[in-house]
Amino acid sequence: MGVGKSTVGRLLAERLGLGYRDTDEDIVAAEGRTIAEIFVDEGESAFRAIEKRAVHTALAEHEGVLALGGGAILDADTRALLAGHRVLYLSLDVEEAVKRTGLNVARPLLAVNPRKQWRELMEARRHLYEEVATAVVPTDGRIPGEVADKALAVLADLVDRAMDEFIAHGSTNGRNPLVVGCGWSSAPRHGDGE
Ligand SMILES: Nc1ncnc2c1ncn2[C@@H]1O[C@H](COP(=O)(O)OP(=O)(O)OP(=O)(O)O)[C@@H](O)[C@H]1O
Ligand SMILES: O=C(O)C1=C[C@@H](O)[C@@H](O)[C@H](O)C1
Ligand SMILES: [Mg+2]
Repeated sequence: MGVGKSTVGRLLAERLGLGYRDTDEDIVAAEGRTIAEIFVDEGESAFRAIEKRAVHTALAEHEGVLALGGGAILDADTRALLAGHRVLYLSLDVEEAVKRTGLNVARPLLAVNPRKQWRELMEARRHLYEEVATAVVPTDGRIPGEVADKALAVLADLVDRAMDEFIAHGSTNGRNPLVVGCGWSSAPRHGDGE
């Protein structure tokens, strides 16, 4: 949470010439209320149900870069869906995360004791982020433009490796190595390219 998914996702989409979409923004637009209001009105589990629908819709509809909410990966069905996409995990150290998010009331899970909350959330979630990640991009000490540069390099490397695999084995395990629309969610869906 607060690692820069939305900030870097937008930059990355610009640099790739792709569309950008953000599931938190989709939720706010569809619900007509802020995420903090949804948490206060209905609680976290209701928010997670809304978020799950928003993420599944965006994954089905969107072809560019998709920024997810920080807790979207808590849902097992969502994690399974992400397996068909190129997913970048933007990592961050707790001290810098707290500086970035501060006491921002827009993030209800960090409203009280943000340092402790952020650390506990990360400890509980890190294995899930790692499970869905195609690659990790560390963001500590990098300004957003540098994170986007690093993400582009990581994506180029993924495409190179897929090409090598294709040349060596005539197969890329169902992924098309020439699709450049890489990002949080833009890999070809299962069945594409057939
Ligand atoms: N690399 C960076 N260096 C410094 N500040 C950053 C960096 N990336 C993002 N920020 C700042 O940190 C804050 C959080 O960024 P952002 O909203 O993009 O995070 P997020 O991962 O989308 O958060 P959430 O999980 O709540 O959606 C913003 O104020 C943003 O300007
Ligand atoms: O990490 C989280 O659980 C969250 C992150 C944000 O993107 C929002 O989806 C919401 O504040 C919850
Ligand atoms: Mg965001």
